[in-house]
Amino acid sequence: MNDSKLLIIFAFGYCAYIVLARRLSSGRKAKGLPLPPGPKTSWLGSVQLPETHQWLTYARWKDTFGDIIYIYTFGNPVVVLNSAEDANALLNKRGNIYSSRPRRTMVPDVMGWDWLFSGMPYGPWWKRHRTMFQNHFHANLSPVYQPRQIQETHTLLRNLLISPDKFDYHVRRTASAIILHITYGYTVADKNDSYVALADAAVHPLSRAGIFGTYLVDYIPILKHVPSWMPGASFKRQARVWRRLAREVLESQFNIVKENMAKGTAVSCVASRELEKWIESDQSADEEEVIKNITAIAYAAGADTTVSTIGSFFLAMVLFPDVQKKAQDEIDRIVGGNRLPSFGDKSSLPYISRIVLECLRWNPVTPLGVAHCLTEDDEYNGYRIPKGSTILANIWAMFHDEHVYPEPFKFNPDRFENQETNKLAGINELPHIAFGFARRLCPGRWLAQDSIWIAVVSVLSVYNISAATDDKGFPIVPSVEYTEGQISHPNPFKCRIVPRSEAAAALIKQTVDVQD
Ligand code: HEM
Repeated sequence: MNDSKLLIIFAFGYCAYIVLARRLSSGRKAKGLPLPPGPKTSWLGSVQLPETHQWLTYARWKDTFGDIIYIYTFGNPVVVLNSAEDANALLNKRGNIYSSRPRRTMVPDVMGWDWLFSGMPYGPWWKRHRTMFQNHFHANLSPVYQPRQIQETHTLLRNLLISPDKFDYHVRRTASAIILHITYGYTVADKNDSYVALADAAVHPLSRAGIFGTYLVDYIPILKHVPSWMPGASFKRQARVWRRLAREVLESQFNIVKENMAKGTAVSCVASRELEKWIESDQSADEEEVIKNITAIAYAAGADTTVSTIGSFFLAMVLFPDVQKKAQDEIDRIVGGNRLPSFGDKSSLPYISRIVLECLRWNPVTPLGVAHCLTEDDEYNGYRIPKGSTILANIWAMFHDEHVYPEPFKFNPDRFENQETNKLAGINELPHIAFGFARRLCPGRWLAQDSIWIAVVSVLSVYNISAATDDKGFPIVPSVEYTEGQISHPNPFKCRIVPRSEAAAALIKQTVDVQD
């Protein structure tokens, strides 16, 4: 915690301290069973939490405290789960009491993202959002969205031909284009799209703020009332800008769809289909709000996550050329060199599907998942877990447990090859928990997996990916380092992306003729 933050605590002085002290004592008082072990709370009521990459510290704390860690900081009970077994036993099997979200201040109140249903507590309002969202993204609807996923992936292939060094940008454009077309019927420009720029500027700060412990105001909600000019209140000055962006993301495309519907020019999309039903119903303000919220969250929750996984794919291909070669051999055997792959090839390309799984495991997109909240006192393995605890599933630690995933840092798609043998040995479980748990399980996972699969197979069918080289021709081997935040990406790295042959380049160019 920096000095300015401390200054704020003292500025709010005695009154806040009394409240804290009271909550602090109630947090520590043991009623029967002990609390799980964890770091000591200081006299000020805080615990020195890591500023970045918390999942790595929590994984290291396993050696000291074990798989379940209890942290009590500024009146907030937090339980970190480091093992998949415990996460499954609590979050999945006791989903009736572990499916809410902790009350936060920074993201919903200060930054203005109160419309994200991913942050809403368990209850009827959240359920209404979730049900409507799922109606548009369940597994049976995948074939409806696949043509668009193919089309945007072909644009990715063409863009990589023009400026391979900007692969990161092209991947982002592709993921955004798929989601924005599905939700708003919006066609993203091949480059420099203004809405994508706006949405990214809005979503970027969200990832950092989404991690518990980043902003003091999450621990001490009263701090949201400090005047913006006060020293240490820079979070409020920044949030003023972020708030405006969050509103624009929520409103702008939605309003355009409404206008287009009035003119009769709207493209069929999630927003238009829901609005049509709404127009024919009693047109309640509530229902319109739900439609607006669920369409806007698709971008906020779905674009960056998909981008991160595809980023891991490019990194893995640079570092593990044998995997790339094996994948290309499989593609060549099934697809041949005369056409690009499509979803119809999926069942014949099991190694590609395993690459997608390994991308999700190797460096999970949300290393600490999305925080859950416990709504009743609970007991587990001889410990008491108090009602109101924030539950953090350390997905990164679960995927890097060498007893479960041998050689966890190695990118090895073959680990998933024989699930029967794996099951008997109790290893290499499929990494479904990358998408979270039980009632909060990611409802966009079908769309996400298809977007990633078609990107992986299409890129590998026509491109070779290798390390970039320096002035002297030596390879620049990227390190496996990831950004901090709720959604973690590979740190920017360079790589070389070249067509596998002239025929491959010709195939890529041909795709322009089949655009709609
Ligand atoms: C690789 C891609 C993705 C990953 C790894 C991922 C992961 C996750 C995780 C870990 C959660 C939290 C689950 C929990 O609380 O236990 C989540 C929630 C969510 N995801 Fe995804 N996601 C991805 C893509 C998508 C896409 C493409 C969409 C939209 C089309 C989406 C929409 C959502 C929504 C709306 C929630 C909130 C669910 C709720 O709170 O009820 N996600 N995702």
